[in-house]
Amino acid sequence: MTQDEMKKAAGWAALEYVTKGSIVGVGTGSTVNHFIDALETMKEQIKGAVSSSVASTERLEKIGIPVFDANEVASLDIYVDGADEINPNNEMIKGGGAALTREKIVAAISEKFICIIDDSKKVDVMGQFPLPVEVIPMARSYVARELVKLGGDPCYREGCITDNGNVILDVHNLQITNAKELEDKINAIAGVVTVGLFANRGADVVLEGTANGVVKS
Ligand SMILES: O=C[C@H](O)[C@H](O)[C@H](O)COP(=O)(O)O
Repeated sequence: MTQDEMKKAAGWAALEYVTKGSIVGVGTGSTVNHFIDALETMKEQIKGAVSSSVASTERLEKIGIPVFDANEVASLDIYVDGADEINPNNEMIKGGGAALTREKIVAAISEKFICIIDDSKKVDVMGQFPLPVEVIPMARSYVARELVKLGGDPCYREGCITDNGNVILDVHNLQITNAKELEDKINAIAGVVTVGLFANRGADVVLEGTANGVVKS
């Protein structure tokens, strides 16, 4: 089974959590693209979606699923999204696709975070995947210096402008043993919009595509 087949299996398994008449929170990335394909089969039964990126919005609208502004909804039952790494506490690194800030907003207004992954994403300790940090452009150098003080090795993601007009620093060489504390510390640096650590708001359900089928935890 390929990684993409495992992503597809996880994406389709998330359909079980979609309730009739609801507005669904939709994440970003190659795994979520499979979920969007699956959601098409229910498009007459849902009101629509709140999306976490321009890319997902375009994909949803192309198949005829209405996309609502996050300001129009008070809360969502579920948010379905992928992850770059996830640890045994269901804390995640996200933002490999630069959508971390909008993802965090849609996750925050959702009751339940359904994380869909293939079997390469589970780790014991996060940090092998470089931690993305969205930064206001004028603060890039300052934030990079502060991240070095926290023990990381920040690298400017060349050519990447987020949907919010900001830049990304990818922080290498971290061993994230206290994800909640690190999330708070990085978010407190002036000029940081969001860090791609989802620890204070982790996943509620994990659907992992494996060679033996989808494992739920
Ligand atoms: O910014 C992107 C998101 O955080 C994605 O959810 C994450 O990068 C996982 O993406 P994929 O499903 O393509 O591995």
